[in-house]
Parts: sequence; structure tokens; C-alpha cells
Amino acid sequence: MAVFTPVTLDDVQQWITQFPLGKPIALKGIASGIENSNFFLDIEQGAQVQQYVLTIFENLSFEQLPFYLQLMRHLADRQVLVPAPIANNQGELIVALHGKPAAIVTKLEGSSQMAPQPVHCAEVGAMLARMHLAGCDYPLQQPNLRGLDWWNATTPKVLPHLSDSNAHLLRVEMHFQEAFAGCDTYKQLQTGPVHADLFRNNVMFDGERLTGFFDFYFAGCDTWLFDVAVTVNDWCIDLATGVLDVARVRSLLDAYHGVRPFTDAEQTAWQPMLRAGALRFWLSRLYDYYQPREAEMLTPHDPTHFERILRERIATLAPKLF
Ligand SMILES: Nc1ncnc2c1ncn2[C@@H]1O[C@H](COP(=O)(O)OP(=O)(O)O)[C@@H](O)[C@H]1O
Ligand SMILES: N[C@@H](CCOP(=O)(O)O)C(=O)O
Repeated sequence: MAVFTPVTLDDVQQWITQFPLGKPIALKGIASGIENSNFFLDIEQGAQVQQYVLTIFENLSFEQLPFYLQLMRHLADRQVLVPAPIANNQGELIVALHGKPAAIVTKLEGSSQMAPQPVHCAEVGAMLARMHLAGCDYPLQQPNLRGLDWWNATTPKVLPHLSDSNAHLLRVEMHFQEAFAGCDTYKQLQTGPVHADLFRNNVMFDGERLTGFFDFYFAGCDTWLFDVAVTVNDWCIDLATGVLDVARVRSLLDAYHGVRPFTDAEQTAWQPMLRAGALRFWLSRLYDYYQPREAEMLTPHDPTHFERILRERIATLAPKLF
């Protein structure tokens, strides 16, 4: 279940006249996805047919969306591979469809690489560094809405559901992360717009060629290193154990470092940041697990996966950043 707002080709043919795009000839609902209604949209442009993705936003409002859509436009304009939002004839990226905010973005080629090798991790690392640099002059500001403030607000909501051992882990780690966020090294870390959810299912590949990052709806301004940690914690692990795979870690980090060299402060902060990246998703998965949304919104992700990763990052020294 992923199309929550039904749309017909006829609806789109009327609506799309406000975009400088051409004639829609096919519309197909996308089955995967859990947040929004997504459709592949084929548009005839002269002798060619171009493919786009139409998204109707089910939860985010007109007021919340500009940060994400304008960020994608900003990055696309700077040759970072992301879906490029298309503006209507008034220059608007977000336009109402069936009373909800909607947007059209370019379709990325390929599919997600769910069993990445070092070559894929290198592509991800290099593009992530390019994305961070390209975001430097992005004018809009929004904090990472799943950052420390959210962790502090969420911890008391999930603590009553946890075993003694997990409650202890959560309390100790929150204490550790509060101290880390207040330390001098942390304050020296470079910040800017980050994706903050760059998991395997949010990147497209055509063979070994990365074709784009997508699903920017957790993006916000945070440390670049947090983005790297979240990415490494998903792309470079053995999924069963959470243990880092050194070859994939090295490929991702070396490729990133080749584009945007890591700093000494980032080197010092690396292990605590890997723990922060694990804690963030442990907490959100716990929250979703114990405060489930409506029944049709699929099975929540497994929180124990990130509990395992967090314990592993605390116990084992990670490969150095550079
Ligand atoms: N720009 C795009 N290009 C190609 N495929 C896309 C694009 N955006 C979304 N998709 C496809 O739609 C699916 C659902 O998108 P996603 O952003 O995960 O949805 P949701 O926000 O509802 O979770 C993705 O897994 C991907 O297959
Ligand atoms: N990546 C997060 C969940 C975010 O949902 P997404 O499918 O839209 O990326 C997790 O794995 O917990």
C-alpha cells in the first residue's frame, strides 16, 4: 500500500498544463514507499518520452516542503545527482493536487543496490562529499529534526517499554552524546545541509554507476560527519551482525576524503559520531515500534538491528577516517 491519494491520467493532464513539460501519456502508481503517494509519469516531449516522478505529500505541509525541494533543486543545479524538481510556469516547485502539496521531479535511472561492494561504496562516498560541498551556499536553514533535541524528547517515551539492559544502554548513551555534542571537538565540525538518511534504499545505481540520491525528507542542517556516519552504518556493515566491513568502509571514506578531505577534529569525533548515527535510528525505530502509526502503514523497522549496531560501535574500534 503506497498510493494513498488516487490520481488518474485525466487528473494529471489538466493539472500539468501549468508546467512547461509536454503531454502526459502514462501514469503508474509506485508500490514501495511508506510516506507519500508516488507515481511514475511519462511525458511526451516532441518525438521523445521523458520519465518523471509525481509525489503527493501525505504528511509534510506546504510550509515544511520548501527546505527539501529547494535543496534538491540547488544540488541538481550544481551537478549533484539527485532528482531535479520541476518548477511550474510561476516558478513554484510545490503545487496543490487534490488539495495536497505535490511536486514533479526527474526520474533516476536504475535501482537500489542492496548488496553493495566496495566499488558502490566508493561511488556513494564521492557523491556524498560533492553533495556536502555543493550545499555550502544553500540559503535555507532547518535543523536536523531528528537531532539531539528530538532524541531528548523521545527517550522518556520509549524508556518504559525497554528491558533493564536496554534502558541502561539508552540512558548511558544519551549521557555520552550530550557530553559529546557539548565538547570543543564537536564545535569544530563542519556543518551544512545533510541527507541524514542515506541508506541503501535511498540511492540508485545502474550497474556500478551511481545515478542519484533521493528521499531527502529527513534532510536538515547538521554536521557533515553525522551524514557520513549514518551512511557508513548502513552501507558498510554485515547486516546480520552490524560489524563494519573494513574494505567497504575504506572505499567509502577514501572516496569521500578524495573529494572533501576530512579534518583532524572529524578524525577525533569519528567513533562517537558512529555511535550517534546508530542511536538516532535505534531511537526512531523504537519510537515507531512502540507508538505505531495507522495499521496500513506497514510493519515498523526492527529496532534491535540498531541496538546491535550501537553496542558494536561502543565495543569495537572503527577504522580511522583517513
Ligand atoms: N526520483 C526518483 N527516481 C526514480 N525512482 C524514484 C524516485 N523517487 C522515488 N522513486 C521510487 O519510488 C519508491 C518510493 O520512494 P520513497 O521516496 O522511498 O517513498 P516514500 O517517501 O513514500 O517512503 C522508491 O523506492 C523508488 O523506487
Ligand atoms: N532509514 C530509516 C527509515 C526511513 O525511512 P525510508 O524508508 O523513507 O528511508 C530506517 O531504516 O530506520
